[in-house]
Amino acid sequence: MPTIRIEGVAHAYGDRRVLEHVDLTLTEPRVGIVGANGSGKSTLARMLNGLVEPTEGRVLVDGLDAARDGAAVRRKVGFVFPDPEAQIVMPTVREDVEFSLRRRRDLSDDDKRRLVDEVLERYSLADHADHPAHQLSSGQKQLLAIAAILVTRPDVLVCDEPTTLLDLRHSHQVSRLLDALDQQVVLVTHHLWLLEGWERVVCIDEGRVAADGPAGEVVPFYRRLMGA
Ligand SMILES: Nc1ncnc2c1ncn2[C@@H]1O[C@H](COP(=O)(O)OP(=O)(O)OP(=O)(O)O)[C@@H](O)[C@H]1O
Repeated sequence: MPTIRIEGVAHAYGDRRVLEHVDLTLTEPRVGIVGANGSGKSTLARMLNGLVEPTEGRVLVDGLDAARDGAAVRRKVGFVFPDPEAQIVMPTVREDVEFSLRRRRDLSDDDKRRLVDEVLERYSLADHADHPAHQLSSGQKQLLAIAAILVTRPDVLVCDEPTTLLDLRHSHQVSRLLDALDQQVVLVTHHLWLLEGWERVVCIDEGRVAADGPAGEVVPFYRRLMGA
């Protein structure tokens, strides 16, 4: 598994400090991040592939600095947003997945076609390959957004609330997809059932790490913190 080191990280948007003193080494295959609205989870997640740069400290992915070596880190770390509409850029399902491989000069057109066919098949999108991407259901759109990242074979998949817009059936589909991945997964979620049995969950409270341990300890801590 890759090693993600978050060293002395703080972040401020203007004058507003939203993360303080975050030190974490993440080596587990499955890492959950929980916390109240506005606690800083998305900011932390976005730092893992350089979408947000820390104002203090640094984030290293297998030794590469996510702020300084952004392009290299983004090749290693795929990022899934809560709203797949924000991530779908091409007219058809197949074109959207192909678009992710546009810069891969090391792959022939045949290789690319094979990789695209493979993910479309794996995520039940093959029958929709030539359909307009924006006509898919919300669940299928999220699967497409994830497929378009996974076709690049990242070492880490960071997902920021990927089931927020989905019904229970499609949430379970995404949950099964994440469970089946060989890659390291870092998942920000309010859907605590997704984290059942996970070896590492970090609870962020007002920009600081409030609890860190297996889901069996941290999820009950977070429920108590929220008075739930
Ligand atoms: N681009 C931005 N500019 C200014 N403030 C921001 C920006 N992004 C986030 N914030 C603020 O930073 C704080 C932390 O936001 P963040 O999105 O990291 O929290 P979160 O824990 O992911 O919240 P949620 O569960 O609601 O998604 C919030 O108060 C938010 O309003």
